[in-house]
Amino acid sequence: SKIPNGLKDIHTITLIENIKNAIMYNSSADKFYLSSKEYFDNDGITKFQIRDKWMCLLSDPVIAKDIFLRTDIFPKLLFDEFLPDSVLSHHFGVNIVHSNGDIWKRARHICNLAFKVLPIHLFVDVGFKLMNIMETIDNKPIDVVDLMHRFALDVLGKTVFDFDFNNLGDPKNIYVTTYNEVQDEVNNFLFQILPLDLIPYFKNRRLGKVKKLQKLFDDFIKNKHKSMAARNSNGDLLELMIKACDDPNNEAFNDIELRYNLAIFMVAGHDTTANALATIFYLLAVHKNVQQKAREEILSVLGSDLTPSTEQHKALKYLNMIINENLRLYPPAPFLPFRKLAEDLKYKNHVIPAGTGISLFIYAMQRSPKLWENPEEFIPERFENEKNINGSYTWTPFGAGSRMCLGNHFSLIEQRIALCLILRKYEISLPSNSIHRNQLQLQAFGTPKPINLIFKRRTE
Ligand code: HEM
Repeated sequence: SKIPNGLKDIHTITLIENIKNAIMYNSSADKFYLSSKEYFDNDGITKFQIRDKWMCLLSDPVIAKDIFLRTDIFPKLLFDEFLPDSVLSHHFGVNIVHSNGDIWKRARHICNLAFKVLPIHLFVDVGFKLMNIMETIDNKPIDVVDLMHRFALDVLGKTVFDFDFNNLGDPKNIYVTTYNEVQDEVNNFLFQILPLDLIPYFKNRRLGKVKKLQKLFDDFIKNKHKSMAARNSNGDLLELMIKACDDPNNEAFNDIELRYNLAIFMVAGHDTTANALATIFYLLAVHKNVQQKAREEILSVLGSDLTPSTEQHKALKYLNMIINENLRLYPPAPFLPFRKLAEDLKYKNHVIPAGTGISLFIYAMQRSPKLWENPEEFIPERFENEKNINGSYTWTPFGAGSRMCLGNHFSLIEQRIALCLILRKYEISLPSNSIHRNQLQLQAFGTPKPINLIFKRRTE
């Protein structure tokens, strides 16, 4: 459709480019950034069209701050409005990530309760299970992307739903295969930019997969109702969500809303952490000196303890710098969920009209040569300076403000536990024929292509 005047001078990523990115690179953040790097680096803004709607993608920390703090001007763009009757709207509906106003407040309030005290012993249990599996692999290259997804999904299931997906023990189980099939559809950007779902064959096939997963989630919720009626209380998130439904003073979450929230927690709560761990192991394999220094810190802080206590989490200073630097280079959520501009917005010499879709390209901002010295290099030491974390909205892997990621501590604790367990026991290296030997390759959005690494048992 016609370009509004205020958007005219903003670089356009054409439909053809978007289709090419989707088909050739699955819209992965690295290729997407490279294809328009000069515009992200210099102007901090690009635009493209999805169907007939204009979307702006920003990489400027000044506007980032406003997006995070002015939720009145930047409310979330809802799937029902943006892509009605799509796989996305059927699968995710309205949930804690994709909602505004009172609906969001209520969801956040309920979920906050569940995340206040984290069941660390469960993280550790699953961590030991991971170590048992690694014992059996010994010295053969193993894909850490797959392994970390299995680990993170089991952690999420146990802690958030009190359910054992057993993806570490049985990677081909029905939950995981059904979930992955839907995730492949969700990640297919081609179906967002083109109205391919109008073709009944595609639509039925894609929605069929979503329905199959929804049935599993519905059974999940039904079983939870049953076990709660039998007074087997565990205090997990799903239980808290259901209890809130029974409270006459609170507006109810019905079973459909519960299911939408389960769907978003599955992605938000495990794909992100799994990708973060996979890219960290890659970076440590490539930067052996950093790996050795991290290991020395772990051994000195933890002594003979295998996993960190609450105080020890903070004392792992160098490890935390590595974690932060990894989240800068490979933000697991490279694109912030879209907002819909509530009023006209002036940005530099542009006027973005109300109604435009707005997202922050976190990946581009965190690699901008204007904001970071040697942005492409892995330098954990840059996070010795705390200012890089909370000062100027240049580093926002978890977002910021009232909509900031609810699971950031959850994820950081999970990452530290896995790193402590593995670094103590194994020396990690990248095989010389790796496809990643010059540069880590992403596969879709923030997910890396399989990364085979060698874990060699250390002799202490
Ligand atoms: C490295 C791991 C993670 C990263 C990088 C990450 C990143 C993000 C980002 C960028 C947002 C969007 C903020 C916005 O739209 O303004 C978000 C929101 C959210 N994340 Fe995470 N996340 C991670 C792990 C987790 C985990 C482990 C959970 C749950 C177990 C979780 C639950 C959520 C929820 C519920 C929201 C929505 C918050 C709201 O709108 O109130 N995330 N996360």
